[in-house]
This record gives sequence, C-alpha cells and structure tokens, in this order.
Amino acid sequence: MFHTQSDVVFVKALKVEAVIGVYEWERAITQPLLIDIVLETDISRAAASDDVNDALNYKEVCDDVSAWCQDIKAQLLEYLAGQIADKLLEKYPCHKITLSIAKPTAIKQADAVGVQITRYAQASSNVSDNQADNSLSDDA
Ligand SMILES: Nc1nc2c(c(=O)[nH]1)N=C([C@H](O)[C@@H](O)CO)CN2
Repeated sequence: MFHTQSDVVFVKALKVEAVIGVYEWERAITQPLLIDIVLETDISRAAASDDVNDALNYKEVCDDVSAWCQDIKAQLLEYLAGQIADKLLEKYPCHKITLSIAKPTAIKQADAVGVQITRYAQASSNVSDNQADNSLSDDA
C-alpha cells in the first residue's frame, strides 16, 4: 500500500506535577514533568469536516496523560513512558506514538533529563480475516 500523506497531532511541553522517582525523598513530593507527544494519525476527516468530533482531540490527550501520570506514581521515567504510550495506543486512533518525558528539576547541572520512546499500534487482524474469507470463497 502506498501512503500519500503523513499527519500528526502533537503536544509540546505538557507540564504535569506528579510523584516520580526512585529515591525515598522523591516519593514524598511531586516534581514537574515536561511531556512531548507526537501521535501519527490520519487527520483527513477532520480537515474536511472542520468538526472536532472527527479529530483526535489533543485536549483529551492532555487531560488523560496528566491524570495517568498522577495515578501511576512511577519510580522510573521508562516505566511511566511505556505505560502512557500503551494507554494512548489503546484509546486513540493512531498508528505510531513518539513520547518524551523530561524531569527539568532532577539534575541541578542539567536543563533537563529524561527518556524518549517510540511505539507502534499492533497490525490490524482484519487483513488475515479478509484473507481467510477470500480463501473460503475461492474454494466455493
Ligand atoms: N534512566 C533513568 N535514570 C534515572 C531515573 C530514571 O527515571 N531513569 N531516575 C532517577 C532519580 O529518580 C532521579 O531523577 C533523582 O534525581 C535517577 N536516574
């Protein structure tokens, strides 16, 4: 299949206050996280209709990601990033997510430290279903 477009919905530097960190003192406070999200998705319906109901709504993404960060209370940024990427792929119609989470106050000598991950949606099982259907009708 040839792709003729490549669209993204993005969020830059979403600020969330959450419990995060491996050290005991970090479990007793909240720290700021700065989160960048790139959701690769087809925006053509929303571009044609001008209707937010046809869009991957970045306001909902921001609200969800903020709430998940506060609920998860992860030790490692790696764990938090993996959990959020899985949840986004499950909930939103996108085929690829790039997510970075930075801790801007963790290391005094650095502007920020953090992780970036890329995750893909699992391939649809419809392809094999269709192939199965075709092979049945070929036999008939
Ligand atoms: N690769 C990582 N290294 C470290 C993490 C992390 O989440 N991923 N976390 C810490 C501490 O929580 C640190 O932020 C406290 O300053 C150390 N290294």
